[in-house]
Amino acid sequence: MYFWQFRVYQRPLLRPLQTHHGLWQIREGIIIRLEAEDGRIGWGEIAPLPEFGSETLSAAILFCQNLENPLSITSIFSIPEQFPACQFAFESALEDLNIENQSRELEPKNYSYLLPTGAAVFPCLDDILAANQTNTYKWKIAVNSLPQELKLFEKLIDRLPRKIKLRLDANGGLSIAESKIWLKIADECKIIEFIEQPLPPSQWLEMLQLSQDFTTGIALDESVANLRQIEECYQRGWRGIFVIKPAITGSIQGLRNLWKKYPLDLVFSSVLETNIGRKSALRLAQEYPRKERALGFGVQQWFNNSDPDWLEKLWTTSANN
Ligand SMILES: O=C(O)CCC(=O)C1=CC=C[C@@H](O)[C@@H]1C(=O)O
Ligand SMILES: [Mg+2]
Repeated sequence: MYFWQFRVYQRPLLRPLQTHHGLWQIREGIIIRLEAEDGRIGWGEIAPLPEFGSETLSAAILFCQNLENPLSITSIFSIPEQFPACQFAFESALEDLNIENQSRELEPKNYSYLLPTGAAVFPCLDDILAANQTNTYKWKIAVNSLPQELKLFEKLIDRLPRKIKLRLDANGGLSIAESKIWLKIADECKIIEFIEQPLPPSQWLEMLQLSQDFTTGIALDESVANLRQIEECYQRGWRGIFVIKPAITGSIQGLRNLWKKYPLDLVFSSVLETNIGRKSALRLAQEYPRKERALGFGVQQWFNNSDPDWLEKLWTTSANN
């Protein structure tokens, strides 16, 4: 049995993230602390992303307030799939408890760098490229108008070295006609690794058709936000890329079982979680046998690290909930 505690947190993003979903300025979530009878401690993070279909923060808080304490292993693995961020957090805290030595941080070259959206990329691009930490970058599209973004894109690829791979993420904000324009350009310019979620999840069949009409890869993200959706898309014929955000996908064991059951082409991606959730998600990503895709966990920091004691302060200052 495991006694556990939780604390709700809010952390401002170092650089607000502008996407088709809107402007994201503050990451909020819940840190959980599991304690075994022999005193071992395991940490986990509930990092909801409701616009991708996970539970909301308030639903996760209510879930935690009603969850038994102490917890049994059975109750951890019985967390309903309607709470995927909670499933991830409690299973990763249990694994964290049993980890002998923490997995080593990967080299920066293994990560994809999330570039600032739109024209905001240009003032800092030279510094980002000079740091030369990775050759995979991601840039958000479907935020400005298509003509504006095509102009910015031309300017961007003129400034990028030829060897790099660029991922374009539309967050489901393009029309079919706009998707075809981007895919045609991508097929011609050859530096686009994939276009992520060009259409909304409701237009899954149209994305399947696009994946057959163009050579540039299409990656589903919002369409495959949890285990059930991943399996359903594969069974309905999707053989393209699956962007996996472990922190909201649900059971860690369930995800392992899925990639052993189907030959999935996975790209692991962050939900801008704190280092607690990041550590568990990256530990899982390092178990995944295929290594050809850079990890969407950003070489850059999502948070201002000038407050390294944020967790300790959270635990001592906020009320025990
Ligand atoms: O996947 C990455 O390279 C970084 C993470 C990332 O792009 C995202 C994180 C969280 C919400 C989304 O707007 C966005 C995504 O759509 O993938
Ligand atoms: Mg995405």
